Amino acid sequence: MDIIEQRLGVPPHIAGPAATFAFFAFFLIKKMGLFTNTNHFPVEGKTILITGASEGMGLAAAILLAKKGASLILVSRNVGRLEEALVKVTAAARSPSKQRFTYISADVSEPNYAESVIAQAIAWNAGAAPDIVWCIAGLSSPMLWADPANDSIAATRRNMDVNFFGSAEMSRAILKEWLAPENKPKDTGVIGQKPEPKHIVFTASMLALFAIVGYGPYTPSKWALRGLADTLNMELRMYPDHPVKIHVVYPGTITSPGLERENKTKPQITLELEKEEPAESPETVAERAVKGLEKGQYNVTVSTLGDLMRCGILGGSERNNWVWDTVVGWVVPVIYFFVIRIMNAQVAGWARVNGHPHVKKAAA
Ligand SMILES: NC(=O)C1=CN([C@@H]2O[C@H](COP(=O)(O)OP(=O)(O)OC[C@H]3O[C@@H](n4cnc5c(N)ncnc54)[C@H](OP(=O)(O)O)[C@@H]3O)[C@@H](O)[C@H]2O)C=CC1
Ligand SMILES: CCCCCCCCCCCCCCCC(=O)[C@@H](N)CO
Repeated sequence: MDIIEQRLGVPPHIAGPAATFAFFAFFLIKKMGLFTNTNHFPVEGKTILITGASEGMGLAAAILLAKKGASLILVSRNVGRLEEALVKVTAAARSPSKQRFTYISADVSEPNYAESVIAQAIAWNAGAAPDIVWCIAGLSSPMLWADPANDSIAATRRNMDVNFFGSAEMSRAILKEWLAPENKPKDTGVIGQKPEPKHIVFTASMLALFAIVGYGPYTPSKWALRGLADTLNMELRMYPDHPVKIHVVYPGTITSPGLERENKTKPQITLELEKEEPAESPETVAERAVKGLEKGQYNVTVSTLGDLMRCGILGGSERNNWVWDTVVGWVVPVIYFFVIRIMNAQVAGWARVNGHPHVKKAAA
C-alpha cells in the first residue's frame, strides 16, 4: 500500500475502494457488451427483404448486405428502377453461387399490401419466410403547417400511409408468419442455446428524437414508428420460443434522390436549422446503421448528435447500454437548456427579417 501511495500519490483508504469500484464497473460494463464484439446481426446465408430498396439508403443497404453474403428481396413501386437496382445488388454479391436476388413491385401505402408481398417472398424462397425485414421506404413533404397555401393535412395522411402504415403492415404480416406456432424455429441442438433471432428494422429519422419547424406532415409518422417499436419490443417477450428482435434506425440528412425531391418544397428556415447536422451519403448511413445492428443496438443512431438526442429521450425505450445511456441522458438536458433557446431565437429571428411567413415576397 505504501508503494501505491508513493507511486500514485493516492492514500490507501481511497485507492482501495476506488479499485473495487473500478473492478465492478468494469464487469458491469463488460456484461453489457462494451468490450465484446459478438455480431448480433449476422446476415451471411440469410434472406433479407428491404422496402424502398431501389434508391437512396434502401439501395445502399441492399448492396452492403449483398456484400456481406445475404440473399435479398427488393421491394418498391417502379419496376424500371427495381431492375436497375437488382443488377447493382447482384453484382455486389459475396458468393454469387450461394446468394439469390429478386424484386417485388408493391406500393407500401396500399392497405393490406404486405400479406401479398410476404406470400410472394415465401414462394420465391422455397417456402421459407425472410429472416430479416428492413422497412426503409419513406417520403417527406416539408412545409409550414399553418400556411393556407399548403394542404398540410393531405400531406400528413400521405406521409402516415407510406412511412408509418407501410412499416406497420409489413411488421404485422411478417410477425404473423414468424410467430405462428407451427413455425417454431428448430432447436440448435446445444442445451441452453436459443435459435438465432429474426429481425425487424424500422427506419425513422433524427426528427423522431428532436422535431424542428417545417416537418409537420413527416415527423409524426416517424414518432409513431417509435411507439409501435417499443410496443412490439415488449409484446415479443410473449413468444420466448420464437425469438425476434426489433430495431429503429434514426438517420440524419441523407444525400438521396428523396432529399432532392423534398428540398423543392422545404421552407428556408428548415434548411437553415438542419444544417447543424451534416448530410451523409446513403452508403455511409447504411454502413453506420448496420454497424449499430451488429452491436445489437435497439435504437440505432448514425451520428454523435443523433446519439445524444437518443439518450435525451429514452423514456421507456430499451437501452443500448444502461451505463452509457443513463449518464449521457443526464447531460443532454443541460445541452438542451442552451440549444432550444438558440434554435427558437433563430426561428423568431427569421420572421423578424423575412416578415410574415404566409405573405410571399415578390421576386427581387
Ligand atoms: N433523405 C433524408 O434526408 C432522410 C431520410 N430518412 C428516411 O430514410 C428512408 C430512406 O430515405 P431516402 O434514402 O431519402 O429515400 P429515397 O426517397 O431516395 O428512396 C425511397 C425509396 O422508397 C421507395 N418508395 C417510396 N414510396 C414508396 C411506396 N409508396 N411504396 C413502395 N416503395 C416506395 C422508392 O421507390 P419507388 O418510388 O419506385 O416506389 C425508393 O426505392 C426513408 O424512410 C426516409 O423517410 C430519414 C432521415 C433523413
Ligand atoms: C444535443 C442536441 C443538439 C440539437 C441540435 C439540433 C439540430 C437539428 C438537426 C435536425 C436534423 C434532421 C435530419 C433528418 C432529416 C429528415 O428526416 C428529412 N430530410 C426527411 O427526409
